[in-house]
Amino acid sequence: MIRLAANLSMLFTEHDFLERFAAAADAGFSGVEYLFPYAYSPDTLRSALEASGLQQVLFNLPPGDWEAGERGVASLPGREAEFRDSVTEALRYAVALDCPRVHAMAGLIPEGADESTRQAHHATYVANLRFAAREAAKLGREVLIEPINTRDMPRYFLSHQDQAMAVLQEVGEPNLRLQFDLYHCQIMEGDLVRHLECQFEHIGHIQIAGVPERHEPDVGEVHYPAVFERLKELGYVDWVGCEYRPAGNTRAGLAWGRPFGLRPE
Ligand SMILES: O=C(O)C(=O)[C@H](O)CO
Ligand SMILES: [Mg+2]
Repeated sequence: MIRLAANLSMLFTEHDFLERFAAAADAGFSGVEYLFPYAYSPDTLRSALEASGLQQVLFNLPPGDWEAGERGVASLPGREAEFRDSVTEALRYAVALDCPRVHAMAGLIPEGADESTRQAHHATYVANLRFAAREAAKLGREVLIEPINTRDMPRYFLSHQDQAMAVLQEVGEPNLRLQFDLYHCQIMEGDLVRHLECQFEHIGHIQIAGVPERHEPDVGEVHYPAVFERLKELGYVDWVGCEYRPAGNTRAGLAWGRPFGLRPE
């Protein structure tokens, strides 16, 4: 059975953040994900989860200076100490919120980066992810990496599925897994079902959105019922994060999720 998690950084923005948990539960979601928990204490977030009966399924490591345009530090040479601290902080929240997985954003490569710069980013990325996975394993958690499309996030270091597969293999830690965002994969490569099939054993989390506008899954070029059917055949039992910007009111746009227990208004 597909289990749907509401991305509270994008959905239910009609409500203040802490009220989004109840709105998501009332709409039929059973889990939540969001970008970052760090603006709130673990106790505050745990109270919101307990009051709504929702499970925390994913969030991101501290990303560097997000407001300044940074998108993670995992591949950034010279920021290793900051990355290690971000792992410690993220795992502190993951344990407190009983969250099984955290996403380590790779970061951006400089404009006009040459091959030696890319190689330095790759080496830093592999070493940092190996550290993060080993720290997470001590606490029974997983670390995820996600290829992100370079139209939305120019110069993001991890952008294609084969690059992610090569990193997972090189790091070689079983709890370092793939965050498969179908929206990004459709934009960069397409061939979604075959990528799901080929990479299935490495997938720790899936995210969905309509393409190209990133609205509801039933708005755009991807026929998600076929994707969901293939996931069912493959025996996917982890979470599907609904990481999209509603075209209108969040609750009104949930009709696509009726087969999975969502309750549109
Ligand atoms: O951008 C995405 O799709 C993600 O899932 C990142 O975690 C947040 O930018
Ligand atoms: Mg995503």
